Amino acid sequence: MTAELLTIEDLDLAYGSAAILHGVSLTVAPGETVGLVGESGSGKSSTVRAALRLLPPTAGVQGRVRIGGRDVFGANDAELRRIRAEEVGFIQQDPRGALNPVRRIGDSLAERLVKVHGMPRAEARRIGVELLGAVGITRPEHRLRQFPHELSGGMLQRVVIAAALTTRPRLILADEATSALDVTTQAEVLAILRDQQRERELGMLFITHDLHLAAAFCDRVLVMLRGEVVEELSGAALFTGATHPYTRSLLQAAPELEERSR
Ligand SMILES: Nc1ncnc2c1ncn2[C@@H]1O[C@H](COP(=O)(O)OP(=O)(O)OP(=O)(O)O)[C@@H](O)[C@H]1O
Repeated sequence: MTAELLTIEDLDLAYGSAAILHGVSLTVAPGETVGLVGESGSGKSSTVRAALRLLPPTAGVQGRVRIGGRDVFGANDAELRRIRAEEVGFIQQDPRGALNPVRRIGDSLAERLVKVHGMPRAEARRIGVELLGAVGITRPEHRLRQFPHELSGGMLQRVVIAAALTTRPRLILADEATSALDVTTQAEVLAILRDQQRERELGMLFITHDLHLAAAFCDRVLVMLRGEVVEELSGAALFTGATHPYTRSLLQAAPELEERSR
């Protein structure tokens, strides 16, 4: 019996004759943040989407994935819905794409609790208010009545994080979750994720193209090149311990911190 929250073993993905992933393996344990870095097109998003079985039917996938000890590829549709709803919070780059533009924030937040868990609406609303407060949103009762277009990008990404936490998942899959935010908002949103992680022992798989961020935020970092994991380093050793030529070239191309804050 494994304690890992996420285990991906020998994951292969192809679209027809185009091979996208080759033998990707990784694990995420409770309380751990694992980074996934690599240039655009290296297969980071595909790895996460394959693990959640969120790929189009044309995708040919092989390998094994367990989330919270449950077999994802062997699951039937009902089991798969339960795994996604109960075990995983999925946060993507674009918060506007993640929220229904014509629904109030409160309804989007309550949806999974009411629909999947059969929770009474008033109770779901109470949890919504509590979570919005936890992710640093002031006047949460007021925000619940607003629509996505009334909130800034940084606010909305906090709402998406709150939505990802509603069902108390143990695993967070974050795909460029803070990339669209300005530096200050990014730091605030990362601090919220870190707090929530400490409080709940969340495991996080954190996809980013930002190597400085990966080094600072992740316990371990996996480097992907053309659909393969080519190197694994601790976050602390990312900039000093890399031996693979590809990792070294990525690090050399990473903009300096002072350039980024300009
Ligand atoms: N539905 C699809 N059909 C065919 N090829 C696809 C499909 N989705 C993704 N790909 C290809 O898979 C490869 C990996 O893409 P993926 O989005 O996983 O990379 P990534 O590392 O996450 O890149 P980015 O940082 O740009 O998001 C790319 O070459 C992409 O063109």
